[in-house]
Amino acid sequence: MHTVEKIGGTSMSRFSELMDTILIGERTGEELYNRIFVVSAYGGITNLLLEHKKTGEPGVYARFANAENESAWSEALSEVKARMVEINQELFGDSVERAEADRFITQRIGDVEAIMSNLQQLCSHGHFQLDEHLMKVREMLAAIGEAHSAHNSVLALKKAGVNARFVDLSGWDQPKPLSFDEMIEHSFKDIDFASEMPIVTGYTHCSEGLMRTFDRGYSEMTFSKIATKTGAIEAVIHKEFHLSTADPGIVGLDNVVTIGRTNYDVADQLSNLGMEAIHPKAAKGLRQQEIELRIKNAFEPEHAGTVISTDYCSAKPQVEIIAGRPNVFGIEIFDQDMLGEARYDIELSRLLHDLKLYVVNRDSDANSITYFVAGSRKMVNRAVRLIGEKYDGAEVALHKVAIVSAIGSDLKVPGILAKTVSALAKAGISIQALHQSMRQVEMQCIVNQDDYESAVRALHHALIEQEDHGDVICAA
Ligand SMILES: Nc1ncnc2c1ncn2[C@@H]1O[C@H](COP(=O)(O)OP(=O)(O)O)[C@@H](O)[C@H]1O
Ligand SMILES: N[C@@H](CC(=O)OP(=O)(O)O)C(=O)O
Repeated sequence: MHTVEKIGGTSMSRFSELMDTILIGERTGEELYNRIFVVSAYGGITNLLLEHKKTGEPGVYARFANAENESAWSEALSEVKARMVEINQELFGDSVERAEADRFITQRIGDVEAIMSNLQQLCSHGHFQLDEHLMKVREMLAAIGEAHSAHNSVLALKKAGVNARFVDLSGWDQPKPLSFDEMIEHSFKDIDFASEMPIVTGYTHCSEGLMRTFDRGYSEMTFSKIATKTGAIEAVIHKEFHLSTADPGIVGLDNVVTIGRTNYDVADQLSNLGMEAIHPKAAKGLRQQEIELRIKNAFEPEHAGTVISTDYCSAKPQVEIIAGRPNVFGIEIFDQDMLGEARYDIELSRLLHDLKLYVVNRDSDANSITYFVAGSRKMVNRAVRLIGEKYDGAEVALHKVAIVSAIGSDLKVPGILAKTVSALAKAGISIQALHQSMRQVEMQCIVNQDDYESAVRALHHALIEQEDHGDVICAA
């Protein structure tokens, strides 16, 4: 009878507080056990190792993949190492644990650096193509982030007298990859959950390639697989805040309300906007095995948090969350030859996909299509250039926008559109585009990037604060 619990990167960055809340707190003896913890890299580390998740700013991987000179990526790797060593210092000061933490990470980074350098040299010969190996490099780099945080956590827990065990799923010294299922079975078969506390890396090395299949947010895949494979009684995700009616960082902690219950459909909408309540693919396994999923505030362990289930629907139509995504690019393509030609959409979608740009939404009229995409500025510029080259008569315009979205399991609130528009107008915000689908789970407003935060505040005020929900919408 055990639980599987994931700790997100933002929370991991406040590790010493986690020791007093979810990791140890008031627990003694056997109360400490029967809990498996899956940890993410400390906040911002994976962004430095790969690329920034939201802005696309290049990290070590992106610099390596873009075949810039060697110094560009190795300098970036040294910066990550410096940041990791700094974290070790903050956690352990000048202790034995600190020396062990530094030794561990120095070795991992040194190994990866040597491999990347050799690979770069090898691929300077025409017989070897860098492209064919990039995914492996991406995986190796990502895995360092979770190995660092998991290893450190074990050091800190052992020091505090907990029988913690480092479960390294990153496959570091493994001769041959196993499948995802086998890797989890193999790694957990000898662990006694009743007397050991497994601290598991959020990255799993496996023959399917976790990064290839799921990319960022992969630690939730590891988490969900462990929960299903080990037959957990509950799966818990610990975050920095309660899942709230809006980002407390924007609207203010005093103004938001905790969401007590919601469904996987709402979670998918959040994830599309980049606020991963739970990775949609991770949710699937939990849903199928009917393992209850709970999202909790890592720093308020007594609070029941949010329960996500398949069948929940709010008792009356209401807006549950104002979410959004800043730093979106609107790529608008106007071409009179487009009229009645479906191939444009297919070709353009493929082009954006090939450039690894994520299409958050799109809209069209008779002779234009606009794609709202997230990704790096460089790739967006490339997309604009390629589209201009491909379609002679097309005019391509680029807009820097943000998406602000009202979401609810039943959004059929009378007059919601009018309320939304007037709230934004009252705040002096001009709406660039508006989307609402027939299914009525989400309504999206496209606004200028500079208006993002004020639009979130205005909509939260008009659609949620006025409703007087108290502390929690539908207690779990
Ligand atoms: N509706 C919301 N409820 C709670 N937090 C939110 C919400 N929207 C945005 N956030 C922000 O999400 C951040 C946590 O991001 P996330 O990527 O989920 O973290 P983690 O690294 O812990 O997985 C918080 O710092 C908070 O500001
Ligand atoms: N650290 C990884 C994996 C992850 O899932 O992170 P988080 O749990 O902080 O979203 C990433 O940024 O993609």
